[in-house]
Amino acid sequence: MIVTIDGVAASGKSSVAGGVARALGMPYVSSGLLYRAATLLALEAGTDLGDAPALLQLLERSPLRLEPLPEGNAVFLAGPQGERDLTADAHTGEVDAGVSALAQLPELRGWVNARLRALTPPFVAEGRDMGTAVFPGASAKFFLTASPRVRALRRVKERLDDVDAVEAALIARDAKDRQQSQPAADAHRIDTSELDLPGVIAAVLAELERSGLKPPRQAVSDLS
Ligand SMILES: Nc1ncnc2c1ncn2[C@@H]1O[C@H](COP(=O)(O)OP(=O)(O)OP(=O)(O)O)[C@@H](O)[C@H]1O
Ligand SMILES: Nc1ccn([C@H]2C[C@H](O)[C@@H](COP(=O)(O)O)O2)c(=O)n1
Repeated sequence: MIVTIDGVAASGKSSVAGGVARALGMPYVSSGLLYRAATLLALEAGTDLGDAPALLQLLERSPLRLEPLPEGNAVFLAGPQGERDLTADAHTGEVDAGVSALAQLPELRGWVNARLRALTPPFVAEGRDMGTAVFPGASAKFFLTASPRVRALRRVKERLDDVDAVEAALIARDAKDRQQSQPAADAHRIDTSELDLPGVIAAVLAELERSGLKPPRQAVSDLS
C-alpha cells in the first residue's frame, strides 16, 4: 500500500505523514528532503541551480542515503570520513530560497522520482506530486493546504523569524512550485488552517478507515 500526502509549503506534510505512518506501522518518505539535499550540495559546491548536467554530475559523485527514521526523515552523504547528516542544513532559508529552481528541472525530477519508485511498499510518501506524477496508482491520496498566514505562524515557532517575511517567502515558494503542486483529481483535500496536528492526522486516518485501508483502533491522542 502507498498513501500519498501532497500539499503546499509548510502545510504540515511531513508532520502529518509521520503521524499517519506511525499509526499504520509503516515508514514515510519525504521527497522534498531529496530536492533539499541536492540543493544544499549544489550551493556548497557553487553549482548553478539551473544547470541540469552539472547538477547530475555532482549528484553522481555524492552518494546520498535517505533514511525514514521514526522521528522524521534524515538524509546522509557518504564520504571518506564516514557519513555526514545533511538534514538540518537542508532546512535553512538559503535552501528554501534555492530549491524551487532545481526542482523545476525535469532531469532532477527524474533523479528524485527514480529513487522513490525504487522503494518497496508499504509506505507513506509526502511531497508535491506524489499522487500525480510519481505514484498515480496510490491506494489513497491527500492534499493539504492552509492559509499562508497560518503556515507562517507555525513555521516561526520552529525557526525564530519575522512572520511577515516568512509569509512572503512561503507565498513566493508556492508560486515557483505551482506547476508540480496540483492536487490529484482523486485526492482528498484538507484545509488544515483551523485544525491542530492530531486533528489532521485523525481526518486522514478516518478516511483510510472509511475506504477499508486501515482497521479502526488507535486513539487520536496517541498519534501526534
Ligand atoms: N495542523 C497543524 N496545526 C498546528 N501546527 C502544525 C499543523 N500541521 C503542521 N504543523 C506545524 O507546522 C510546521 C510545518 O509543518 P511540516 O514541516 O510538517 O510541513 P511541511 O509541509 O512538511 O513543510 P515543508 O514544505 O517546508 O517541508 C511544523 O512546525 C509542524 O509542527
Ligand atoms: N515532490 C516534490 C517535493 C518537493 N519539491 C520541491 C518544492 C519545494 O519547494 C522543495 C522542498 O520541499 P518541501 O520540503 O517544502 O516539501 O522541493 C517538489 O518540487 N516536488
